[in-house]
Amino acid sequence: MNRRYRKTVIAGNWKMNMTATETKKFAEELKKIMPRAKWCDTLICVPACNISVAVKAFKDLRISVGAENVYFEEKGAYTGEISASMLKDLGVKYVIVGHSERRQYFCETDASVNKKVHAVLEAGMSPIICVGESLEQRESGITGEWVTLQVKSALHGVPAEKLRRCIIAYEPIWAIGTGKTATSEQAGEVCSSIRATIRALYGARVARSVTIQYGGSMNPKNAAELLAQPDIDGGLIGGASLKPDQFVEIINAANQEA
Ligand SMILES: O=C[C@H](O)COP(=O)(O)O
Repeated sequence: MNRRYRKTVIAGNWKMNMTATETKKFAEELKKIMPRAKWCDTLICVPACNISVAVKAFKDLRISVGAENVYFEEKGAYTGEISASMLKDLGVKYVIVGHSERRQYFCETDASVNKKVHAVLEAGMSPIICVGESLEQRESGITGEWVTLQVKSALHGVPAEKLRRCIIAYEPIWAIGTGKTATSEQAGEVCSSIRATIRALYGARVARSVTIQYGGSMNPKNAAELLAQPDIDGGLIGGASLKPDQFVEIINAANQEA
C-alpha cells in the first residue's frame, strides 16, 4: 500500500444535472452532514454555467469545484467553447477530460483528449483523465490493451513534473449509470495495470504519486470495498454525487481508507 505517497480524491460529476438554485440548496444540505475532518480531497464537477455559484457555495465546505469539459485552444473564434484560462479564472481546480460520454456523443478522440490535458496543465489545473473499455471490448479480452493505449495517448508529451497533477479515472463504460459496478477485483486489476503503464513511462517514483480513481456506479454500499484496493485512490461519482447523504457516505468511506 503506497497511499501515503498520493492523495485520495473523491470527485462528483454532476453531468447535465442541477440548476444554479439546486446547487445552492445542495450545498446547504451538505453543510448539515459533512464530516468535520476530511482526509481525502473532495471536489464536485458542475455544469459550466454553475461554476461561479458552486465556487461560492462550496467554499466553506472545503470542496473544490471542477469543470466537466474544456476546449484546448487558448482563445478565438470557437463559438460556444470555454478555454482553460477562463475556467481557471473562475476558481476551477480540476477538469474532467475525455469522459466516455464526451467520446461517445461529442466525437472526442484520443488526440483531442491529449490536447485538452496539455491545455489544463498549462493553465495550472489538474486534469481528471477518463479511460475505460466498452462491454464488447471487455468480452473480447482487450481491456488491458485498450486502456493502456488511452492512457499513453492522453499523456503523450506530458513531462513527469506535470504528471503529478494528473488524475486518471478508470471508468468501464458498461458500469456507468447502469447500476452494474465492476467487482473490486476487476476494478483493482485495471487500476494496477494503469499504474504499471505509468511506471513503464515515467518510473516507479512518479507512478507511486499519481492518483487513480474508479468510476462507474460507485455508491455508499460498494465504495469501501473498491477504495480498499491498493491502486484505487478515490472515485469519480455520477448518480450518487447528486444526493448529499450518499455523497457524504462515500466521503466517509474514503476517510477510513485514506
Ligand atoms: O463520471 C462519473 C461516471 O460516469 C460514473 O457515473 P455513475 O456513478 O452515475 O455510474
